[in-house]
This record gives sequence, C-alpha cells and structure tokens, in this order.
Amino acid sequence: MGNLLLAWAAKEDLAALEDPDPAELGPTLRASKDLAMEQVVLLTNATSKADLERLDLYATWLAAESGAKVEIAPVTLADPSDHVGILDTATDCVEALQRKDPTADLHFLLSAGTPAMHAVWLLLAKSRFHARLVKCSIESGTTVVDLPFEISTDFATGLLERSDQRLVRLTQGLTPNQPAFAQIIGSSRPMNEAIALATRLAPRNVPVLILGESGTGKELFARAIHAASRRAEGPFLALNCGAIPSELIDARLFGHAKGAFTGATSERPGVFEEANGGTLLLDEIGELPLEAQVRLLRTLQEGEVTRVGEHAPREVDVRVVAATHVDLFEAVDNGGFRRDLLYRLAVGILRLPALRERGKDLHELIDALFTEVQTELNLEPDFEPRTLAKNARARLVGHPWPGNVRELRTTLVRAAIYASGEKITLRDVEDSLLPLPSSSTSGILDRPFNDAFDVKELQTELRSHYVKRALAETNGNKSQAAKLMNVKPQTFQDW
Ligand SMILES: Nc1ncnc2c1ncn2[C@@H]1O[C@H](COP(=O)(O)OP(=O)(O)OP(=O)(O)O)[C@@H](O)[C@H]1O
Repeated sequence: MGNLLLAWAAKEDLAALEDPDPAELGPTLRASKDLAMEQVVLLTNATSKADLERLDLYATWLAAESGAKVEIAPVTLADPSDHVGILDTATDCVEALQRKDPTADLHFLLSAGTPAMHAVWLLLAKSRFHARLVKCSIESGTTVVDLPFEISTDFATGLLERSDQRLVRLTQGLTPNQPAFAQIIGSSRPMNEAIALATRLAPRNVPVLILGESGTGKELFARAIHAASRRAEGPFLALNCGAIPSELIDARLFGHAKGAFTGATSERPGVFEEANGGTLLLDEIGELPLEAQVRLLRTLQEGEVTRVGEHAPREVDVRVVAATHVDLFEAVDNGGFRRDLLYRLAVGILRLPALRERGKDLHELIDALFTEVQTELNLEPDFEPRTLAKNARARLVGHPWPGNVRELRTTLVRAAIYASGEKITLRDVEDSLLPLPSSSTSGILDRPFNDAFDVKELQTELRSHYVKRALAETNGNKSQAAKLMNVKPQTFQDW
C-alpha cells in the first residue's frame, strides 16, 4: 500500500535532527516529504545503545515531520563497504517488506549510506525488484533517477558469458552456433540477444519462462532449448493450458486411474509422465486455474506426480518450459497467478520481441518464409511457384503485424494461393492481410472522441512507435536512429 522509502540511516540525517536551522532536513526527511512517503524503513547496522537511542529519537522526529510511518530495521553488517554483505541484507529486508505488503511502491534512497550501499540499491532496483531510485540534495531537491536500461535484457547475456565457468564447461562439445537454433530466423539486436540467452540457458537443467506476444516464436524457442539440452534424446511435449476444460486439467497434467471420473474408461498417464526424461512446454501458463497452480508447484518442488484417483506418487524427471503472452507479474499483483509458482518457473526468463521491434528481421523473414511456403505448396498438384512483386513486398514491410511471425506466414500462404498470375501482386497481398485490431497503432487515426481521448498521448504513442522502430533498424545506435528520424541527436535522446 502506498509509497515506501528504504534508506540507510545516515550521519546527515542524525545531524539534521540536531541542526538549529529548520531548513536543514537531511536526505531521508527531504525525500519523504517531497515524494509523500507513507512508510519509511531505516536500515541500520548500529549496535551501541547510544547510537540506537539517537536513531529512535530521529525516527520519532522523522515520523512527526513527514507524516510517514517510520520503522527501524537493524541489520548485521560487519563491513559497510562489503558489497556481498550489503546485497544479502538489503535483499532480505526488501523481501520481508514485500511479503508484508506486496503492493507497496518501493523507493530506494541513493543519497544516504556508503558508495557500496548506493551500488547495491542500483543493482537491486534494476534487477530483482521493481523500485524507483531517489536522489536528493540541498541544491537540486529530490529527484527520481531515471536510468534507461534493464540489467536483465541489456547486460544479462554479457554477465552470464563472463561469470559462468560451469556453463562454459557444459556447453563445450556443443558447437558455438547451435544447430538447434539455426531455424530461428532473425539477426536484429533483440533477436540475437534472445538467441544468445536461450543458448546459454539450454544446457542448464532449470525451468525457463518465455514471454512474448502471440506468434513471436515461443514454441519454436522451447523446442530449440530442448534440442540443445542434454535431454534432447528424451521426449518434447507441448500442452496448451488455455485449451483444456478446467475439470480435466489435473487429469491431463498428472494422469488418472481407471474410473477416476465419468468418462475415465481406462487409466492414462498425464503429460508429466509422458515427458519423463525430456521437456514439457506449458503454453499459456497464465490460464491455469489457481488450484491447478498449487498442484503444479508441488510437482515441481517434489519431482513426483499423483494420478487423479490414485494415492501413491510416481517420480518424474521433467524440465518445464512455461510460455505466456500475458503479463504474469501483473497477474500476480491481481491475485490471478501464484507468486511462489512464478518464482519457481521463472528461473530463466526469455523475452521474445514482437515483430515490429525487430527491424531488419522482417526482410529476412519475408524472404525465408516466402521460400518455405512456396516449397510446401509446390508439393500440391497444380501449384505454380511465383515471385513477389516489389510493391507487394513493400506493403508487407509496412504492415505492423500484430499477430507477429505466425500472421506473416499465414498471410504469405494466402497470398501465394490467391495469386493468379506469375507474380504475387500488391492486390493479392492486400486481399490476404487480416484487418488490424482497432487498438493497434495504425488505428491511431480512428480513435473515438470520448473521455479517454488525449491528443498529447497519441503524439507520444506515435513518436515512441517510431523511436522503437528506428532503434531496431539501427541495432540500437542512437545517432543513426536520430538521422533516420531526421531529428537532432539531443532531441532523440530526450525522447
Ligand atoms: N524467428 C522465427 N523464425 C522462423 N519462424 C518463426 C520465428 N518465429 C516464429 N516462427 C514461426 O511462426 C509460427 C508461430 O510460432 P510459435 O508457435 O513458436 O509462436 P508462439 O509464440 O508459441 O505463439 P502462441 O503464443 O500463439 O502459441 C510458427 O510457424 C513458427 O515456426
């Protein structure tokens, strides 16, 4: 509930309490007032009675001046410059607070404590927790620090590469360009990152959560991860959790005994048993009912399943890859998905980019899928292979593809079938394109004039769409992207 500030108790804070100048607030009180904190947690490694008494006095003053609820969190920290010790204590403290109040808006104060403490706040806010970083000084007041990067996507690949010697050993013997990933088309920066991360995750026997819009290749990646793992010889099974009636979910996952329910005329193993020794893709995991989530968690923890209608558990050895197009982290906040299950599944997290974020990949995909589709259709009687007219290709390149690669592929199949001449024409392509959903960016010209209409927001949406496209097209090079958009580099940077 509400804004929560975590701060290391600083000398400057205690000094402010004793300063006769009423304008001298110290960083914690200043930030608490400016950002209307409802709760402040002061971390301290003070041990002496005198220090703790002073801190108590400070906490009472802070609460009175800011209106926030103030709590002192004593921690054991042998050395305030030891990053590892600080990381462990700060993580424990934030986790404990989150357990008490999962909806709190976390803020970490950068202006109090040692440089090692600042570094740890930064690391935590950019990786493990969703938190804002706050800085304050007498000169510039309180500011929320905006750092436009994500450790998981921008650095994780590099970090894994450097630090994981064990992984290097495991991947030895596997060629650097994993054949398992060869059929995944795309060399844009986001795609290269996804493939690099998947290649590194594949040999580890850990669950992987694949996030991405429909048709972005989640199943394709799951199969490649399986093929590049030590389980490649074992089975690969995919189960769409959203396509099974809720009363049959348990039986499908864990199997059932004969007569366990109406219609169970014989005993049957579930997908966990069928995938034993291999990999199980649980697609649309967000659709799994809460009760089934509890049983899935138990299976993952204990490595055994109990068939419906039986009592004795059976051991299973299955690597689970889960996939979803919904924001599971938001689903957790809304109570639709269990947090403990999410943490269990999301050991490796793979985010697949939407096609519109993949820049030049679209050209590669059109060429490769066009050839693939023609080869497949060529097996049918009376099919004549065709070429793609230039303006038809340009039309495909200009489309926003809300259904991603799957939609592109099926559009190419339709166009190849509709075409009657030697070439697939612009008209054939237009006839093959599905109508765009009204919420997509291209519907930007047709928004109704209602309470939600906000022309400024539309401008921002449009701009951000082109900024993303320009960055994807230039592999993240901002000055080239600025040139593409015909704006000054500084303007582009500001956007
Ligand atoms: N990068 C890619 N290279 C080649 N083909 C791709 C790529 N991405 C997706 N495809 C193809 O697009 C189609 C859809 O892919 P896939 O089924 O893996 O998507 P998905 O994300 O699992 O979709 P959904 O969420 O709807 O289940 C498949 O035919 C797949 O082979």
